[in-house]
Amino acid sequence: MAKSSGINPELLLSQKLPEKTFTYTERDAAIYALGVGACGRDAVDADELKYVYHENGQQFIQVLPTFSALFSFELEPSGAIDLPGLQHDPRLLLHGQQYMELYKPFPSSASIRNEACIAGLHDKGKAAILEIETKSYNAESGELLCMNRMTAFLRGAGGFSNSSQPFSYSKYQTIPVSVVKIPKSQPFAVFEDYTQPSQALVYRLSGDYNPLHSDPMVAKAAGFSRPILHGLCTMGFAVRAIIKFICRGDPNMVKNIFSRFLLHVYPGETLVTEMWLQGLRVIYQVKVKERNRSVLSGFVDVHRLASSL
Ligand SMILES: CCCCCCCCCCCCC/C=C/C(=O)SCCNC(=O)CCNC(=O)[C@H](O)C(C)(C)COP(=O)(O)OP(=O)(O)OC[C@H]1O[C@@H](n2cnc3c(N)ncnc32)[C@H](O)[C@@H]1OP(=O)(O)O
Repeated sequence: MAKSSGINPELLLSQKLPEKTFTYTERDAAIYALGVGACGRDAVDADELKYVYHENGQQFIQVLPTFSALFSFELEPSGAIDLPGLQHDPRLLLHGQQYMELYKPFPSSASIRNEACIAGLHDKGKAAILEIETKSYNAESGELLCMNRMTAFLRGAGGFSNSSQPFSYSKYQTIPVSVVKIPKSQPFAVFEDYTQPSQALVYRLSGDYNPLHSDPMVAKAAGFSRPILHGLCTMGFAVRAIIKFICRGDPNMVKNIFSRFLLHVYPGETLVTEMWLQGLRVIYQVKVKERNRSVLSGFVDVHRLASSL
């Protein structure tokens, strides 16, 4: 017998997500970089100033690879997921994981065409997990720039399976829903960085306007004492640290990124990113110093290792 949940898997999985074309400018790329803490400790840091300023003009600034995680939000800037067959309480929605493949460096400005689809749906009993995959093309050249797979963790929306076997659908098998094993050895590098109390208010200007990150009442209804930081903002801090320490400042060395959000972060907390090298894979973990808790773990695959490592 069907359990009492608002998810109708057949109806939901039959949905086609609309194609979307949009444009970003150098200003968007720079505001994003500031939102994930670039130059936050040192306004003239040579590794990071290039994301916000170039002496020959803004068209020469570089774009962080994590910028492209925002492309999916062009589908719905409120971060709400309103689809037939997906009845859930939007206040209980959390970002669970993000996986991205980067095929080309991003221009400082571009027109992007997004093709998105529902890539997964899983019944975890107390929660439902929905995966949305977005392929982003340069609208002018037609080149595929990147793929983003976003996992939404819908608390309270599980229990929709019809049989004793929990419902689990995955369109692609390339990345399982899993945690990364953190090595027991000393990390190769550790970087401590500070988020500002206003970090989420700045980050949201990049296009992720979910009020969970700005509205105290919405945050309370979701079970938090105050607005929390966007998971993608924490991820941006972590990958920025990896680019600095492992890629020696070259953002184009990043190939794939996987992040699993383990616990919420409050703006103003200190993020400690630990990095381990395993061949061309960097395993990483982010801890909040004040609470000594792991909030994020994952990996970053790089194209090659910097010769100075
Ligand atoms: C029309 C299309 C629109 C598209 C629009 C795109 C917009 C995209 C919106 C998505 C963003 C939503 C808005 C929110 C944004 C945020 O940034 S929220 C902040 C960042 N996220 C967090 O802070 C979450 C931190 N994590 C946690 O709090 C916890 O890990 C959890 C998610 C609440 C889970 O904890 P818990 O309930 O204790 O789970 P478990 O009992 O450990 O596990 C149960 C099963 O679920 C699997 N699982 C656990 N955690 C995750 C995870 N993070 N991601 C994916 N799956 C997870 C776990 O493996 C268990 O499964 P089984 O092993 O099979 O039992």
